[in-house]
Amino acid sequence: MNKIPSVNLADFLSDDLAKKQKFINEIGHAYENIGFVALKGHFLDEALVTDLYAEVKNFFDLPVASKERYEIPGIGGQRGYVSFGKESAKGKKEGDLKEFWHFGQYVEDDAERAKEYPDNVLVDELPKFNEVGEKTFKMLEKTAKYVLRSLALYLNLEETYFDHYIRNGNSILRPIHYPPIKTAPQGAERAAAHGDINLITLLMGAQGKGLQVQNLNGEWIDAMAEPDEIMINVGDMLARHSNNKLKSTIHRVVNPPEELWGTSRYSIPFFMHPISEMKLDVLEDCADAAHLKQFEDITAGEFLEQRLKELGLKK
Ligand SMILES: O=C(O)CCC(=O)C(=O)O
Ligand SMILES: [Fe+2]
Repeated sequence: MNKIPSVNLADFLSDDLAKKQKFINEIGHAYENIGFVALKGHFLDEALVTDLYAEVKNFFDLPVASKERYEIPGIGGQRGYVSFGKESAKGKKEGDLKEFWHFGQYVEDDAERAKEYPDNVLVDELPKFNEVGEKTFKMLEKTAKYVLRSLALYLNLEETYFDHYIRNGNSILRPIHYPPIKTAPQGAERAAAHGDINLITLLMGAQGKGLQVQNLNGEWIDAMAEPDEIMINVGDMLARHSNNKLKSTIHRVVNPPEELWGTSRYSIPFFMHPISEMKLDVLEDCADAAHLKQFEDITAGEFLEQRLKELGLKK
């Protein structure tokens, strides 16, 4: 496969069962083959997206000293600001050429769960920043819920199998700024090749060139979305759970050609995580004599801890 398939969530939400099944087949096949789809029919409206980009740009335009006030020690970068060059891909020493922000879960009706997560960080200089972030978080979470329902059906599970695990889950929304490049990077990339940690990722901002995805033949292909599409890919947690039936595809953001070094890239992934107790053990239906169990049993919480250490965000 050398193109990212496009699917429409409206098909899954339709009363027409044939359309619903068509969506399930399309996304399931795409995730077995390339691990990515471009999705239309999500719950983000244009006005919200415009507001979000404006707020995100305003934030990254703040002086470095102001942004650093929002970098909170001891929480592995899980909320607030993470400064330029701090995160590196697993197995790579050079930091990625990016700075980012994390909005985390807005826990409802569960005081114990709320205590488990670090607080969201409020930006004093920008009165709308947090409100717009929260709204976007909720719309992407809702979109992700239906995508996971379609995947549950594809995997022969109850349609609502994931609902309980993602409600108040440890998801994060990460606006990223890749600043203009001033001198030739020595081995560093905007985002070095990596697989995502979580269940699925919903990515806003893949309209410009930059994002590349490695197909099953090991070739890098450009992944570009239409204006009304978001990219959605499988992360390592779902790959483990499905015994690699659904693929967590390696992807990267390449540095632009020198004539475009002066331009920033903004992208906004939403990493859908479950609650920490979810067992990622290989599903019964996904292992048999022809598909031996490829992964050790582990919980989502344990897996996340392990990976944050490998990314240099946690000691
Ligand atoms: O910036 C992008 O387009 C992709 C970012 C990404 O893959 C990530 O943050 O995991
Ligand atoms: Fe990624």
